[in-house]
Amino acid sequence: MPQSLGKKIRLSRLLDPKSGRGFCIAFDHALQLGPCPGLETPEATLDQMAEAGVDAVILPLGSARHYGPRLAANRGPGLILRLDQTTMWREGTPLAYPDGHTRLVASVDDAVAAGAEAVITYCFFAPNDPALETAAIRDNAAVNAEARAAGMIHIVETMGARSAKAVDIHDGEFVRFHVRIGIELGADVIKTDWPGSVAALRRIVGESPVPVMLAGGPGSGSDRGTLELVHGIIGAGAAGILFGRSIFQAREPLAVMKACRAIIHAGASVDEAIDGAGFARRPEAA
Ligand SMILES: O=C[C@H](O)COP(=O)(O)O
Repeated sequence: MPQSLGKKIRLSRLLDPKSGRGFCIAFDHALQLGPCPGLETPEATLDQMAEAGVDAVILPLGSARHYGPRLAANRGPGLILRLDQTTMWREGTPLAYPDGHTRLVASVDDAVAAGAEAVITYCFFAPNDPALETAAIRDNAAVNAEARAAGMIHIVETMGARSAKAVDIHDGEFVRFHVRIGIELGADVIKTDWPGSVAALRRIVGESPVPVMLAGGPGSGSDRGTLELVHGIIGAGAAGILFGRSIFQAREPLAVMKACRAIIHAGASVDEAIDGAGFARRPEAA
């Protein structure tokens, strides 16, 4: 099925059409975690993203309404609207539902009205209750149909449900399994977990007809560790990253953003990226 013009144009704003690479930041955590660290001054952080040349940012509807005008004022980054909410991530929050729940809280129409380049939805696999997986797949299929009609890019975030069955969410074969299902659900772009090794990621990317981007997780606490991970992801042939906490909770978020951009879009080594990013304190390995 040929890609619609709307999808083509929107995708070109997320991923450089020449290299196929993109540098995006997840900044939707308040919808899942409440007022988590790093979200205290969203407009200033969005300004830093624009300064660093971040291609697109994931925002929930509320943040898009309140802080989205910064994206217009700065002519970037592009907007990826988060359509679903989950209480699955419970670290440090008062929410205590069983894992794997998601529910749609915004629509493709909202994304069109907001001038978004893309919508993103979670698709969690292997929760304790199979009904949750069924609902997630149904919601993803419905969003995908709306996105097709609207020429909107649909990023499917396929992931293993956290703290559920005894599944290693970074197991390469497990990630490969749910990425393929995401592709078959019609994803234009996949966002997924690190599959444990560069070799496992290379295989997944090699098999995928759509760009594969990686989530960051809570981070190792080391900015150099974050940059080494980004370098490994790009080296494996992935389209880029959609990292959140390991960037906006970094000691020097702006410098980390600039260094990520250099690795993703300029082919820099980790040391070259650090040298050019203006760190006040040079990040060392953890
Ligand atoms: O959309 C939210 C992300 O999946 C979480 O991002 P992160 O794990 O890199 O903080």
